[in-house]
Amino acid sequence: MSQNNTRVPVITVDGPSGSGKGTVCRLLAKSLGWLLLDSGALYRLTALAASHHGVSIDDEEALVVLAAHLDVRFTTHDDVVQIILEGEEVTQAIRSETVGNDASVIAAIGSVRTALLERQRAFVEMPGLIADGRDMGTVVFPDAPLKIYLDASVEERASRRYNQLINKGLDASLGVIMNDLQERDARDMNRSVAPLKPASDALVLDSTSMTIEAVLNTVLEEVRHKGLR
Ligand SMILES: Nc1ncnc2c1ncn2[C@@H]1O[C@H](COP(=O)(O)OP(=O)(O)O)[C@@H](O)[C@H]1O
Ligand SMILES: Nc1ccn([C@H]2C[C@H](O)[C@@H](COP(=O)(O)OP(=O)(O)O)O2)c(=O)n1
Repeated sequence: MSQNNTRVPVITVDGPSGSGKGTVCRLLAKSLGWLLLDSGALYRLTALAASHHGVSIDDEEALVVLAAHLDVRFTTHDDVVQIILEGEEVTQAIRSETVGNDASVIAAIGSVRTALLERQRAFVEMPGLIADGRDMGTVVFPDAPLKIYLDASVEERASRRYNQLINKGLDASLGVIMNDLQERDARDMNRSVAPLKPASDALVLDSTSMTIEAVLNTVLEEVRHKGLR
C-alpha cells in the first residue's frame, strides 16, 4: 500500500523514546511552515481511551474498535497544541509514563496499527508534512523523499526524560526511567509488525552529543540538499 498523496512532500523522523523526535519535528514544522503528525499521540490516545472505557490492553477486538473510532481533535493556538479526546482535554494526561508504556504494548498488535494507518496518512496536506514516530519511514510513508532516524544512547535519553520530569515539578527516578526505556525499546524494536528500525534509505543521526540546534540544522541542510524548499 502506498501513501495517500504522493505530490505532497513528507519528512519522516523515527527513533526511540527520548531521542529528540518531538522537539526536532516541532521546530522543523515551524521553520518550514509544514503540518505535523505526532503518530505516537494516536497510540497514546488509544491507550488512554482503553483505560477510560475499562478495556484491557490485551483485548485486541475492543482495542481495534477504539482505535478505529478515536474521537480526537488536535487544535493549535499560538504554537500550543491541545488534544481533545471525547470532549476532554488530555494534552498532558497522554504524556504520562504509564500511558507511554501501555501505548507501546498495544502498538505491538498488528490490527491496532492497521486501524490507525489511514488516519495517519490523512495528515498529508500541502505544503508538506513532518511525521514523527517509529514506522513513519518504513511503513506509513515509504515514499517520503527525506527520512531521518534519530538516535541517542540510552543513558542520554534517560537523563533527558529525567530532567523533563523534574522540570515539570514531578517525582522521578533515573533508574526506573532507564529500566522503562530499555523495556520499551526492546518491545518497539522486536515486535513482528512495523518494528522500530531505520528505513534502508534513512539518514541516521546520533544526537547523544548534539545540541537541539545542531540536529535541526543538520536536517534543514538535508532539506535544502534534496530541494524540498
Ligand atoms: N539534542 C538534544 N540535546 C539535549 N536535550 C534534548 C535534545 N533533543 C531533545 N532534548 C530534550 O529531551 C527531552 C525529550 O525530547 P523529545 O523531543 O520529547 O523526544 P522524543 O519525542 O524522541 O521522545 C526533551 O526535554 C527535549 O527538550
Ligand atoms: N509510529 C509509532 C509511534 C508510536 N508507537 C508506539 C511505540 C511507543 O513506545 C509509543 C509511544 O510513542 P511516542 O512517540 O509518543 O513516545 P515517546 O515520546 O518517544 O516516548 O507508541 C508506535 O508503535 N508507532
